[in-house]
Amino acid sequence: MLNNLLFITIRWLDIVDILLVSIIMYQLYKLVKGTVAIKIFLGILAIYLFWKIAAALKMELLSEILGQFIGVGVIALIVVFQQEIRRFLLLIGNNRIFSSKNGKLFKLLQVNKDEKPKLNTTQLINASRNLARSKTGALIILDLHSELKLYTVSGEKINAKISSSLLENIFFKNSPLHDGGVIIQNNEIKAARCILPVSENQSFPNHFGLRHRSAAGITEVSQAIAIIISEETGKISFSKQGEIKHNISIDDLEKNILAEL
Ligand SMILES: Nc1ncnc2c1ncn2[C@@H]1O[C@H](COP(=O)(O)OP(=O)(O)OP(=O)(O)O)[C@@H](O)[C@H]1O
Repeated sequence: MLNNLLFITIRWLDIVDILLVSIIMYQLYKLVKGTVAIKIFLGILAIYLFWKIAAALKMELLSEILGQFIGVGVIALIVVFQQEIRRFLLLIGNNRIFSSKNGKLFKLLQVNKDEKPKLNTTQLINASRNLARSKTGALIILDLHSELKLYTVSGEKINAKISSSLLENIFFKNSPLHDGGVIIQNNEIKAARCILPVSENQSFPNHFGLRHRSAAGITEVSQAIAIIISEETGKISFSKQGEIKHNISIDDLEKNILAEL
């Protein structure tokens, strides 16, 4: 056995292999960090490493049993990590060369991108300022990559140009549309009262309720960004990639939004 270990030759491709696996593992870890999935992830990782060690040491029976377990485990893995796999694939698809913001690939392939109407940030910022001042709870999702159709249909179709007064009206406490989130796409309020996925991130402070958690939930599973106005405190928060910047100024909100456009 010792002989076997001594005669292992390492090619430069092996080093690239190890490096790539480390990068993928780190990205996966970043995705599941702070969620319940991290415990399952570490458990599976431990079993996998144990299996590989058993196989390298030629412990036939143990590596056979663990191998069977890992084989079935792949299906269980896809089910358990459905959301994380989605986010991981989005992360890859969001690579600079593919991103429509950068547009290199589109130029290379001579694909004509449709000109989308520019987001009217002035109306959006005015609405956020007024909603915060009047402590009107609000959840606004900016679907910058047109990927939230599934969630848009869960609400009431609006299809109207963005305007500060319309947004304020929607979130007005007695309005029948004030519950849930508003989804904005291509400078249009697509729908209101949308039901969004709730984040399971356990690292959020306890005072974050469902409004904040569903903002984080939708930005976890998509490239959308979200604005949250707290009904309780009037504080403004911004969410991107499942993270929440809490209690930011209106100027910071504007900067954060502009950075995404
Ligand atoms: N799954 C969901 N998708 C979209 N909106 C939701 C969802 N669940 C709850 N909400 C919205 O969140 C509101 C409840 O907010 P809650 O008080 O629990 O959150 P919060 O984060 O503490 O916000 P606030 O500071 O405004 O109280 C509901 O009235 C509804 O409008």
